[in-house]
Amino acid sequence: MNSAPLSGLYAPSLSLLTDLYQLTMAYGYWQQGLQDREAVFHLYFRRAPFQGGYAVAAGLAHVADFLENLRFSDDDLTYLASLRSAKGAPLFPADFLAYLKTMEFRCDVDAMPEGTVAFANEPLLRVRGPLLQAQLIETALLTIINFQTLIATKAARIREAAGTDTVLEFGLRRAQGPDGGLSASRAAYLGGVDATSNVLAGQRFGIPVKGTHAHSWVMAFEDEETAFTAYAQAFPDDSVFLVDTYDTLEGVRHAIKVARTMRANGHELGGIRLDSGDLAYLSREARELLNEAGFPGVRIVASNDLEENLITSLKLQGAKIDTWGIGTQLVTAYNQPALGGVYKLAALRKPDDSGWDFTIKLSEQLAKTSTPGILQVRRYESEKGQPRADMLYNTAEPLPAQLTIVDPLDATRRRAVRPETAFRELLEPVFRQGQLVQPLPTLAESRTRAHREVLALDPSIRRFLNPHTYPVGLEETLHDYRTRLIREKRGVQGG
Ligand SMILES: Nc1ncnc2c1ncn2[C@@H]1O[C@H](COP(=O)(O)OP(=O)(O)OP(=O)(O)O)[C@@H](O)[C@H]1O
Ligand SMILES: O=P(O)(O)OC[C@H]1O[C@H](OP(=O)(O)OP(=O)(O)O)[C@H](O)[C@@H]1O
Ligand SMILES: O=C(O)c1cccnc1
Repeated sequence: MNSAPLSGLYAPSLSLLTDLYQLTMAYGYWQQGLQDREAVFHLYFRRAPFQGGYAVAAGLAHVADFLENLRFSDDDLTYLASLRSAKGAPLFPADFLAYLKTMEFRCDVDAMPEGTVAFANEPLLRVRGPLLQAQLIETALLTIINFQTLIATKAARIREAAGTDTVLEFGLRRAQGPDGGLSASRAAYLGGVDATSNVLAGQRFGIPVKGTHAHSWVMAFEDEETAFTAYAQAFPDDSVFLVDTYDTLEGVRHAIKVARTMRANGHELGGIRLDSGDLAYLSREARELLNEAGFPGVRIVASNDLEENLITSLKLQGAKIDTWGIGTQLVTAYNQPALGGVYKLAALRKPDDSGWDFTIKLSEQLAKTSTPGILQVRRYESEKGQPRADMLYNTAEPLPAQLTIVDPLDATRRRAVRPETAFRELLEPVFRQGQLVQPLPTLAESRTRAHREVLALDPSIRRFLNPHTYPVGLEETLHDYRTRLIREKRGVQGG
């Protein structure tokens, strides 16, 4: 039991992919007869990762997969039946487990399609349905969306730095285990890399697979030239030689020598790879050697702990690098290893079914106080499709004719919306009554969306250093309601 097959990842019976407290709360709700009280939760993050100005939403396809397969198998229930309370009694009584056995997922889910650009405090996803179920799925939703959104965002930043150069993801060996590697490869592709070295990700998700060869290949032959010749024999039209095993520029000369033989036999060397040393200097020198030898088409691949800031710096230094191989920094999101996405209750149907109670989580910090309602995110865009401002509003209440967006952190900052401004509603129906409404976009389509949406952002929001804060606010009546609720909950009479 300690080595579940990898093929089970994202496949049936991940229903126990949760924290124990979700199940203990589920039992408690059931015992109190609250299991079917209609509830609304929102999933959002409070700060964009990497001190950046935006995030790229990712992971919804795996969330959908998880929810479609959410049912407790006999094995799951046997395990739950084996859990014991402090006094040794069963933690979960048999009649509750019998309830779980027949339970079918019935929630509505609305979400930003994968590849949508998202900002702090905007619901990426909204769940509406029976309290027990909407609560139970919290942990799985967060673990899937937090990680994939984080990695897709990192990839978008690397894409930004690389411009139109090719970017390859090489991270599997340094990833947070097999699933970390697999979902990172998917999210990195969604966020903008061109291919992965991860063959399982290629098979599972249809991502193009690419690669060069390791130092060990060179070390396995008596000399570098022999090693390159042997590789070219195996892959006459798909060779990229790693040239830095002994002396990088000597390595380039050996590559050129073998490339000449290849050309004489009707083949062209694809590229060389630099993996150490001063990549700006070495790439310029290598480019010159290759060009002088008549190989301007041989590409220069660079790897070695690269990330967006290094790529930017290398470009400023005049590096002649065509392809960036990125591993550790991308798949582990090295400089920010977690996205702090949260899942908060925002509405509960009144016990007599006469309407909604909107709920709020208070915090010492206003920024951490949640927003009540059944929220939608409306993105206002310029005529050219450039995002201008986002407005959160409560779909359970009528919208006033004149809309005003209020900054929740500084209510003096508000802007009136001109009625003719074009907008999109970002949360789209994904599940209704537990059923997928329509097939989700393919990974390739989500990747295209991510590319389009990131490029549509103003460069001031995309920049790495002190990016401009994109305006996200609350519709005025929602803001006023939230303020009243905060006062009420603090025991201060509003006025
Ligand atoms: N011109 C450059 N400007 C800034 N950083 C660079 C430049 N060239 C390389 N780097 C980066 O510097 C870091 C250290 O590279 P370097 O090759 O000197 O050390 P290393 O990785 O320990 O080398 P080796 O692989 O030979 O052990 C890497 O992240 C590399 O990408
Ligand atoms: O630096 P990263 O961004 O994580 O990219 C992946 C790294 O993995 C490989 O090194 P490794 O030493 O594992 O094997 P090698 O012999 O193929 O270089 C490769 O050469 C890269 O340097
Ligand atoms: O194909 C490559 O060059 C490669 C693959 C994985 C890790 N580093 C490099």
